[in-house]
Amino acid sequence: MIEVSNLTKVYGLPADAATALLARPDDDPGTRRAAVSAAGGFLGADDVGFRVAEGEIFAVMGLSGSGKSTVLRMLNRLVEPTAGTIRVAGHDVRALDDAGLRRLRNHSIGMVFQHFALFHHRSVRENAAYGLRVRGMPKAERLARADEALARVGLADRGDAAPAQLSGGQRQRVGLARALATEPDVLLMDEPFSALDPLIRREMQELLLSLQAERRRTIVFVTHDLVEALRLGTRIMIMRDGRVIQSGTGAEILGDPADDYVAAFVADLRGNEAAA
Ligand SMILES: Nc1ncnc2c1ncn2[C@@H]1O[C@H](COP(=O)(O)OP(=O)(O)OP(=O)(O)O)[C@@H](O)[C@H]1O
Repeated sequence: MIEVSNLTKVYGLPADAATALLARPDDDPGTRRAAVSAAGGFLGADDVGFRVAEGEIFAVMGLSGSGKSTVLRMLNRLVEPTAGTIRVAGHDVRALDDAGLRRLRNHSIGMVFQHFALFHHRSVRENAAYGLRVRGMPKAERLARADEALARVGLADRGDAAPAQLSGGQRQRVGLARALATEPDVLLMDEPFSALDPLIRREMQELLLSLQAERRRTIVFVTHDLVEALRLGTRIMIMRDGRVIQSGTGAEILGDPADDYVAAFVADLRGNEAAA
């Protein structure tokens, strides 16, 4: 469903200058990073590649600043890639013109963020229907679809409420309902539960897994928390300094960490388990 190769993002430099810096084949990653910085840019993602099969939850994990959001946002070109190829649901994403890109975002790729921008003057139902409205679906139909999506996330009776009347966890449910209502091929989730209290966060993780059990969606899920990545991810990709350090199942990562960086996450996790 998703196929990415050599995906690279240089922030802060004109495209031709960035491309010239990337075209030096003998540079190792450290040299490339330093050369981009010396030129006044920043290498946000460097030569990233991965594949996500239909129905998988692919967790992208790493410390703050490791390039997770950059990679996620290049998948629908909210961040414009500097180099590399991206295929999502059969589309060559980098080749799309503006109209094609709009269609991709409105029909094939849904997104859920950490801080979801709900419209405060509109009801929860209208908020959940927003993606369908953008698509031009008639009002009665989109509100009915929004109600179905709200029921799936446990907010069947809150459609008439205003967002301000909901808790933080319920607001994230509305964000999820909005993404689900459009029935996208791919769901991109950028730390969607990170701002929530631990118990609510756990509830949301369980909700996501139960929605997956009902109907499998293809999800790319960004998190800085290895526990969350292990709980949700069919496979996990670990990033550092814009690069992929390790990809594999949870068992592979726990059993054979690729380097000290990954080993430190695993040791931290084991330490927390021992303390609990
Ligand atoms: N528009 C931008 N211009 C310049 N640098 C940027 C821009 N956006 C991100 N960066 C830098 O690129 C690096 C990767 O950022 P990114 O947001 O992808 O990391 P992340 O792993 O998602 O981190 P976080 O968990 O904090 O969101 C960071 O060092 C960030 O400062």
